[in-house]
Amino acid sequence: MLNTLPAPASPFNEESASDRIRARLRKAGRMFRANDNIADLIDDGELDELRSEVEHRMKEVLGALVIDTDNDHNSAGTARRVAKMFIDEVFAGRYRAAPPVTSFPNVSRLNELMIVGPIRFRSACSHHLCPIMGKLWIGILPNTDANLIGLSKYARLCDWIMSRPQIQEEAVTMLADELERRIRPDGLAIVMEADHFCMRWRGVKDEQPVMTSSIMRGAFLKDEALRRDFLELRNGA
Ligand SMILES: Nc1nc2c(ncn2[C@@H]2O[C@H](COP(=O)(O)OP(=O)(O)OP(=O)(O)O)[C@@H](O)[C@H]2O)c(=O)[nH]1
Repeated sequence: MLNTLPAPASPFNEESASDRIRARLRKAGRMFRANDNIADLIDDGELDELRSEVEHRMKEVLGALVIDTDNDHNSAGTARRVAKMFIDEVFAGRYRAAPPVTSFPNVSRLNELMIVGPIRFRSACSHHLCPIMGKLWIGILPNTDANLIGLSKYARLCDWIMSRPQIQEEAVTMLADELERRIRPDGLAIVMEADHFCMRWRGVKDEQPVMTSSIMRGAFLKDEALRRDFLELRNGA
């Protein structure tokens, strides 16, 4: 006799929130890769629905891992916790709009190198969803006619971009694009160093390697002395 298992009871037999959001994204011709922000196509109340949907699916994953979430006091609330962690914390940069960024005119027409850092960040790799922990430095050669942004906003924008499943090469480019769009500097440099837990906790299980990526744009590409100043001052930061 065939051992047919009943389909798990699902509260999502109707169109789910993720179905609706996906349909909207496709209609708008938008990508929804792991590191894309989709906040503008999520309607009011849908984040609550998404949280419940992820909880339900996560409970199924735990079931597939043969963990008895009904009788294990430690994992009984895990599906709900993981859903909240993904949507409201570690991947919040996908579901939340960009933080408000105050800008003000460059009244003193500053056009000397400024460096912000180290800014600590937390992310996760798109491949295994393992943590990535790192720090970065941003070098800016401001444009005398463009606006400046508040110092704390560099860290806030960085957190917004890093709180998504990422690969480091794309994360550093995304951050550079976002900063260029907002402050239109004459030059922008970023150095990012990160520790990838997919190489520590699992896989090769090597404690040592740190991945370093850098981006140099505008004046930092053309002016070797400026580039050197940034790299030297960063070491002292
Ligand atoms: N280029 C790049 N690679 C990354 C990053 N984060 C993780 N990786 C690597 O991406 C690879 C994941 O793809 P696969 O090689 O298919 O995965 P795997 O077979 O589980 O690999 P192992 O980690 O070697 O066990 C691993 O080599 C990771 O170390 C990143 O930010 N950039």
